[in-house]
Amino acid sequence: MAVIDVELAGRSYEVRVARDLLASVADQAGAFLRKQGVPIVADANARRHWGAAVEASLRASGKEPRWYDVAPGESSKSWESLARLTDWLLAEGVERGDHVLALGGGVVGDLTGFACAILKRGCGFVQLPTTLLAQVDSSVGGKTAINTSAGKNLVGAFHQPSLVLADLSALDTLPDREMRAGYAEVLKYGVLGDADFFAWLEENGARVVDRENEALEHAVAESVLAKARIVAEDERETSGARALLNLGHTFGHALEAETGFSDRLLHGEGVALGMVLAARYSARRGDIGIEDAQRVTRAVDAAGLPSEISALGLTCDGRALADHMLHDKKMDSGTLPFILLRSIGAAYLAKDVALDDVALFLDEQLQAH
Ligand SMILES: NC(=O)c1ccc[n+]([C@@H]2O[C@H](COP(=O)([O-])OP(=O)(O)OC[C@H]3O[C@@H](n4cnc5c(N)ncnc54)[C@H](O)[C@@H]3O)[C@@H](O)[C@H]2O)c1
Ligand SMILES: O=C(O)C(=O)C[C@@H](O)[C@H](O)[C@H](O)COP(=O)(O)O
Ligand SMILES: [Zn+2]
Repeated sequence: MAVIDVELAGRSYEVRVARDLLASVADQAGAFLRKQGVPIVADANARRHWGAAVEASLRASGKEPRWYDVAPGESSKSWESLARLTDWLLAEGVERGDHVLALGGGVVGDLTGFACAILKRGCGFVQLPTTLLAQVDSSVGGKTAINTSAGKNLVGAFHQPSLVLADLSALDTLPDREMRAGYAEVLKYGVLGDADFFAWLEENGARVVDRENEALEHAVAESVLAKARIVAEDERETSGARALLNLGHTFGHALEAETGFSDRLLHGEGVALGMVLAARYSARRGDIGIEDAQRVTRAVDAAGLPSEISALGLTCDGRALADHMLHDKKMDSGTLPFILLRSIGAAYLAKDVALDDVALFLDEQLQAH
């Protein structure tokens, strides 16, 4: 088992990465389960596949699972879902000192984390991530949020979990498309900060997406380690270090908004396209050579992820995409910093990017090929 510490003053926690963690959840998370009833907020698909293992472990240790199902999909990160969930947690009598289990992908993790951030001004939660994306990214670092009609993750809180159990066996049942979407965030760690990891992924990415255990464990542990380091340095995204984790997201979130936060474009697919766009825009500015941008594109293509926005069938222009970016949380006094590349493995925050120029660049990209 790989164990990665997320070191935060007074709120440090472990991320455990191994197979079969859900089947021993009562032992793994026992220290946080102080009552007989255990509230579990579950993605309906994750529960269908893995609920029995969680249930058996809890019952064997004398606990009574109390299940709350969340409908799969991004639309569950909404005010309505949040209201229903908090009402349920209150009806269950969850107290500040209790812990809620979040079983599922980033949607359930972000929604449950936010509900726990505001329930009675804050109760505990344990992340049980069941998608690759949630294991390498969303379950770690304490960003929690819902979407609003204005855009992605616009209402939320920083609220750290007490423990993360990344059970690699859970990925056995994950659809291939979701596996590839999660891989985009893995690739992100290489592109933004670790050229050696990127090169390793160029060689071994197919083994990760194919769920070969050794490669998968290495990729998940390396990703979590990279994220844990950055979160420990800049928990609340104030110094600029954590903003680098947003590589590809300014473009990606705009594409997600334009496609209606739907199955048309998964978050990870938006990030993959966004990374390609960030690399191409960096090349256009002369920050990196075109060969580096092509290398990023090839790595995205090789994983079966989308790399051309012209293939999305969008009917909007570049200006409409740039307008979505006006809601980006990095917006500062009318300026939007962009995460661009100095090289593969060295992202930086560019504060001199004009959105008008980004709109023109996006027009070119929408028409390319
Ligand atoms: N908080 C953060 O730091 C952070 C980081 C990255 C992404 N996110 C957010 O995470 C969300 C995306 O998360 P996601 O990609 O995990 O999507 P998701 O939660 O929608 O899950 C993807 C799909 O997989 C299904 N599923 C989950 N586990 C399964 C399993 N083991 N077997 C079979 N099916 C399973 C779900 O039902 C769903 O259909 C987005 O809302 C994104 O904004 C947050
Ligand atoms: O943890 C972070 O910091 C990230 O930026 C991780 C991203 O992968 C994630 O999608 C995050 O939710 C985006 O953050 P946001 O602040 O742009 O909503
Ligand atoms: Zn993301």
